[in-house]
Amino acid sequence: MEVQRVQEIASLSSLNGTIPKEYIRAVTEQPAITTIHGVLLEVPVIDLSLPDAEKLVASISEASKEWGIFQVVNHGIPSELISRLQKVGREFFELPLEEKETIAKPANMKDGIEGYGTKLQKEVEGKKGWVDHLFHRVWPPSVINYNFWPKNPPTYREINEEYTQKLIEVSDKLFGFLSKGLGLEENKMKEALGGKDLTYMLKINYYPPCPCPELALGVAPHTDLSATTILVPNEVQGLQVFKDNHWYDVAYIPNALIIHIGDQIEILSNGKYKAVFHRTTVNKDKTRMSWPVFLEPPAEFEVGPIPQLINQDNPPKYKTKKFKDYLYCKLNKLPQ
Ligand SMILES: O=C(O)CCC(=O)C(=O)O
Ligand SMILES: [Fe+2]
Repeated sequence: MEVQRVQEIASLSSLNGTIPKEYIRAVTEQPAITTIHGVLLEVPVIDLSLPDAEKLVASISEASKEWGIFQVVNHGIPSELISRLQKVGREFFELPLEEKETIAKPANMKDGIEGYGTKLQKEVEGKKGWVDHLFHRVWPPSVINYNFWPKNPPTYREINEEYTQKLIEVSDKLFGFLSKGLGLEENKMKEALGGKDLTYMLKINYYPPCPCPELALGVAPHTDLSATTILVPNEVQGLQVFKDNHWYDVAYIPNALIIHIGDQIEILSNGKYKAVFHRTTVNKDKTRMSWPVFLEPPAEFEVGPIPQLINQDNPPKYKTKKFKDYLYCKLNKLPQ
């Protein structure tokens, strides 16, 4: 069965200010009702160029315990590189549908999740998200399948490879700080996630304009399955975080990287660091896009609370099991 792309649905003149009913969320989820309007949530902003490493460790671990999300500035990725990354991503989504479909993700999830696609997880109560995406691994070289990378625009590959290298530098720094924040050696956390085999998976989210943004959602509420996610959005507001029982818009800071703590870091820190519960809203007139990179352990790698963090007073709160088993439960909405 052909999947209909949201980008296509959004362009139908027959919509006439409405959206198909499978995009209308339950009342308890509708942004109009569940968002605290007019308040921008100021999640912690961390200046990575500060020379005081101890301070960075303290502020990053504090943010990861309290919020599970923070933004980093002066991270070393040039803003012009971020602009080029965004330009080639946008150009891919602006190609004719038939061309995008040449790298569509396989119809059956067991054949992989890379490629151009529309639905990722089993949808709750048959509701759909107002978003299309492209998914492909960017690191390490042994797991890259260039068949799922756009051939057009022709500079897509080179720019994404350049961005990935810079992102690895930033992520290695962050892992060091996060590790020290738990009282562990600098390299401990990355090792507990697969070390040099840690996988970097890029997703580009494409949220077309939506005639009824107050009734729909882009990505439904979730925590990321990844260890951590490093994301740049475009300038259109849309990311929301759940705090004190309500949803808040996260303030957009140009060229900042948004860091999400995901499930795997929550697990290996035995719950000290919290995976952030988040979702996205869509816009009536503008296309929102975002570029999360999910940092994940290899499929066969076992993840569990780091042994040094476990003692009589701190029994393990999570199972130790293969990442692919965590993945299976998450995708099928089964208990971990
Ligand atoms: O678009 C965003 O800002 C967040 C997207 C997201 O949460 C996801 O793709 O997992
Ligand atoms: Fe997410």
